[in-house]
Amino acid sequence: MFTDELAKRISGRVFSKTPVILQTEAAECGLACLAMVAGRYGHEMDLPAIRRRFTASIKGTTLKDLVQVGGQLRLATRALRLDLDDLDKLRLPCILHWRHNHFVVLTRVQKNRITIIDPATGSRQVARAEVSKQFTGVALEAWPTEEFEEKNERIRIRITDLIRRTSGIGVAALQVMAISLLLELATIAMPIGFQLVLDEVVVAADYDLLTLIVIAMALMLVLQVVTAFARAFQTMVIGSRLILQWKVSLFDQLMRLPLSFFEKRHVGDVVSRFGSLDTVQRTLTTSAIQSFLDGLMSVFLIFMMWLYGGWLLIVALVSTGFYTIIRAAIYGHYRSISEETIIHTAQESSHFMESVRGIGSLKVLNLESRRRGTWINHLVERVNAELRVQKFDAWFSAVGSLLFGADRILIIFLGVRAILGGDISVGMFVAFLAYKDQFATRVNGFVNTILQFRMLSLHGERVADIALADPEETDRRLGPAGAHDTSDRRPSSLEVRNVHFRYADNEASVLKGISLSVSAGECIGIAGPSGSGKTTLLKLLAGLSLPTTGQVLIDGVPLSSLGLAAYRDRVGCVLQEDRLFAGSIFENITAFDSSADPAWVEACAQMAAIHNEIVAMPMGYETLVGDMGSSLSGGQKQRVVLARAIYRRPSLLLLDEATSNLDHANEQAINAAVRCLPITRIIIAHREATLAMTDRVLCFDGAGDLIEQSRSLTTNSMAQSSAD
Ligand SMILES: Nc1ncnc2c1ncn2[C@@H]1O[C@H](COP(=O)(O)OP(=O)(O)OP(=O)(O)O)[C@@H](O)[C@H]1O
Repeated sequence: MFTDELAKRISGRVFSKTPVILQTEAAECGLACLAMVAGRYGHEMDLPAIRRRFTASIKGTTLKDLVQVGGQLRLATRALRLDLDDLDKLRLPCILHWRHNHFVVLTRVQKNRITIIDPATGSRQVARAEVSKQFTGVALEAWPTEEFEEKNERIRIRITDLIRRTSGIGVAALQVMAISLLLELATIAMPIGFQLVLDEVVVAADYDLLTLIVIAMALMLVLQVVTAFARAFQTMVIGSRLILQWKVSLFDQLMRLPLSFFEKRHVGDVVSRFGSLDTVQRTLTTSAIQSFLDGLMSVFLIFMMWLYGGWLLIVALVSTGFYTIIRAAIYGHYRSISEETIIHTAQESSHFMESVRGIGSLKVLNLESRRRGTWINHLVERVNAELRVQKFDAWFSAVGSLLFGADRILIIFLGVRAILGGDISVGMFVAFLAYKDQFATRVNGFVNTILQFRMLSLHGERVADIALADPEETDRRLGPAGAHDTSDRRPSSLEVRNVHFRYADNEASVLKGISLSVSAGECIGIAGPSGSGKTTLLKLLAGLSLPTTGQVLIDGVPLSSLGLAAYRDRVGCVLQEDRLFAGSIFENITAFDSSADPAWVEACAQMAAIHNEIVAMPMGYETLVGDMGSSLSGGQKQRVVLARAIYRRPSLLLLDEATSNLDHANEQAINAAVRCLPITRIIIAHREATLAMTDRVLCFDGAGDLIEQSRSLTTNSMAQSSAD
């Protein structure tokens, strides 16, 4: 019974293809492979859909995780170790472990080669010799269980929704439509002029009629030029309106996404997804209205062709119909090669950006040529992918020219015979040819735009990765009156209640039931071995990550009810790898506040022990700092970042190794200043001198637990370190 059911399902979809799903996040090749296998059996999903069910770790997915996710997708799985020669015995499609750090889907095994879908690059054939180098010998078969459901869970953003949400677009589109109709009128009238000249003027040698027709044609020409200009102008206006509104709202959404979204993605990919909006806008503004008119005009042109050429119309209709069918048949392939182009472009630009950002490390390690090699590989893949699309276009245009050229010759042959037979006049035939050419161009344009529109769904899916990702809960949901007035700068108390945290479903917990209570105005230190979870705890305290279970409370109010935006207004934070932004030191300390208070800026810089060094610089507080070409030393940057945190007049200050780059004297100065701040402070530090100035020290024990360290221990180790 079970096998019957299974067999039915498999045989029912025997001609279906494994969909190509390309990975977005650096470490989600395993999930993409599973989504492809599930898609092959009829459970269509994309990465956002599978991500909703299962968050992959930034470090990647193991075979065990894939078995577990497969189970959730109602796929039965079998992991096995095998030799290269046994690949043809596998149940396809199946997942292969590749290069020890990657997964691919095996879709076909031939004598000397196999076909795989690599979620990083797309479908390709790999020669046996290459397979023996890349395949680790581990494979995962997956097939539907009885509970497996065929369904479509793809999450995409609809272009119509985007348009509907854009204000002022309807009227502008109507204007373009009206102008375009005028333009069409002029275009349609021209061939009638030619026909009249040939049939009436030439035959009857009527000079007056000739003048009249030429004047009418000149007027039509003026109308054509003026309307074409007005339309181009109006299209520009619509385009800029669309792109401005869409980009602003997508940027707003991007800024609302949690830190984990960015940690898991390559920067080039995020940039490329943003760029997809440009393509959507271009297609909509340049082609949408025109193609609508093309469709409309085609019907009218069929009528005109019938009027002037009679049955010659059939030839024109057959060739255009044939062209449309071929175009529609190859759409699927065209879409997938276009998608590969986008992904390769994103990978190439990610690698490029990373190389520029890490130029110092590259130089010092003498890695330029190795890095160059990898970048060239990415570039070649990108160029090849673009070439594939261009070749396809070239082939298609050649087929189109052949088809329409052949039908023209046939029409001339049949048309001239019809003239000689006295069925139609020369003028009518010339007009017919003009309308037929217009018809071919219109239908071509219409079909192209329909395809471009369908391709928009590809860009819609890419934008959806940002637009439909779950944003942070930042709204201010104020609790009991007065409890969290954001202008209230009194020190806050903080409580962490039985917090567990893990970075992904398939990872072990980093924090295991941490509880911690910090009274208002207290200064506590957090210590522990590297990788024990100090930064992770600080991210939870700063609201950058949310606990898997448990609660963080500020002044007795859970962070979830206070809202992250209101909470962050009260927190000053120095992250381990905090950044300055392009601008002056003054602007960086004030975080680009336009109504900054210079005296308070100076006071903060003094507390952060950086004031004297700033005023000694030729441009003082106006000295420019930047992300790449920063003019500040590591320790100076750290102190400017600290001044920026204090400038906010926080009621809670969180410091993650904020003095790690400093010399003893500066560290002492900052410690003394921080010690005197009348606010609650939580300081992560390795150095004993910093820990010694806190009221108490909590230490991670390496097993995810936080234990209070006795003062004597700290002082002893301090004494020890001074003795050293
Ligand atoms: N974004 C992340 N995704 C997955 N795992 C992470 C992430 N960030 C940190 N980890 C892991 O969480 C654990 C704790 O890291 P954390 O940065 O909190 O340690 P730490 O105590 O601050 O170390 P250090 O003193 O070296 O800064 C480590 O095992 C680390 O590999």
